[in-house]
Amino acid sequence: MTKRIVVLPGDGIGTEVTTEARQLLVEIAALLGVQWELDEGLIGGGAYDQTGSPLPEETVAKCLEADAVLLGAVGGPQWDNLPGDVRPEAGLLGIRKRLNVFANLRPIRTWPGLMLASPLKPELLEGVDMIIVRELTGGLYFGQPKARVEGGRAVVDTLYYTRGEIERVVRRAFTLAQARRKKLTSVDKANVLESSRMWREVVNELSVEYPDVVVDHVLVDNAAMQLVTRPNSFDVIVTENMFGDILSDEAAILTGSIGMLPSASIGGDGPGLYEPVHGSAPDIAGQGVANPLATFLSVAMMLRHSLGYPEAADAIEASVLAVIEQGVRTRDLAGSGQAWVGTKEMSQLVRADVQRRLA
Ligand SMILES: NC(=O)C1=CN([C@@H]2O[C@H](COP(=O)(O)OP(=O)(O)OC[C@H]3O[C@@H](n4cnc5c(N)ncnc54)[C@H](O)[C@@H]3O)[C@@H](O)[C@H]2O)C=CC1
Ligand SMILES: CC(C)CC(=O)C(=O)O
Ligand SMILES: [Mg+2]
Repeated sequence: MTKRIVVLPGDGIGTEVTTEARQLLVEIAALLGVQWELDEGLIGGGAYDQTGSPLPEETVAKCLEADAVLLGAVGGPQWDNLPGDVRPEAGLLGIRKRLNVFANLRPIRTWPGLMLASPLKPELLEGVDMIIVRELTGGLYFGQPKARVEGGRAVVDTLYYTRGEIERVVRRAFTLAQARRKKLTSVDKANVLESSRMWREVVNELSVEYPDVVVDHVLVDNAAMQLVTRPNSFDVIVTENMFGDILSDEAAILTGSIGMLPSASIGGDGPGLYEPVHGSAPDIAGQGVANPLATFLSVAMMLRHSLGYPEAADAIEASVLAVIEQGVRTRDLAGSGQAWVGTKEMSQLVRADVQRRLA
């Protein structure tokens, strides 16, 4: 059956990296001899400018009918003074909620050719291979009220979780750990937050059902330190929305650049949502220097989790590795004085390698 893929380019470098990823998808379909229907939708600041909403209903409807959604990134300084409910980021939170993709998988690995791109010592980075499972549709980013109160003299954000919301993402993390090295680190702030105390309770209760998985609990401040002092001690990390957001950007330095971090958001009855971990990078938007590999690796996750083509996913990952090992770098990955290529050239080199593998 024809697969339907909706691409949501968004703003800034989101449009640049998804243009390349779309080309990759077109070429892979031809190589596999399959027909995919590729459509696009508006989201973010551009959507707000055109329609008055950062998430038009037309976009939601397209996504709900798709097999998979690929998103670039949203946001930019020109929209920073908009009210919270129409900011570009509200569109992103909105599509995650409407697709009910509560489990955001963010794999973090080191790439042998890129160890020098990280400020950390290579011996520390040896064998880093972890996945952060971030709760994506609850917590502080969604809880109500979220408002200025007391005549503007005070402000409130709400960290709200139901037990069910915690259980479903923690179960995903346990299942994932079972399929990997059977180690689950739950990250919370149970020394001060009631929500974290419930989080910890749920993890402990569910651990009985997964006796082969070794569980430990780490407070988020300590976890932030351990991520860079002993990164290869982690297998699966499960944590709430905001902690996962922050820790995964921190983990980007293990891989060499945030331009190398893909993600898959799953769990709803509908399509999975695939996106690079990075944002719209207004500081480099329009210059043709964005690293497209996080988005290519997100396409690989899409092929594996939503489209059923694991061999094509393997090919993309192998091609990224091969091109890096040949010494090709985008600017974010290049050391000082090292030559680098732009978005399009990196894209072409990886796509050509994928062609060779799938031909
Ligand atoms: N998923 C999304 O749509 C996200 C959107 N944002 C939004 O993006 C805007 C910018 O946020 P920032 O905090 O600057 O985070 P950012 O991730 O956009 O950029 C942080 C730094 O990393 C660099 N960078 C990011 N992606 C890169 C890539 N593919 N290749 C090379 N360098 C890359 C940028 O140039 C910048 O120096 C804000 O409006 C923010 O709300 C931020 C994070 C995620
Ligand atoms: C709007 C933000 C929650 C986006 C972000 O930083 C992320 O999902 O990583
Ligand atoms: Mg983030």
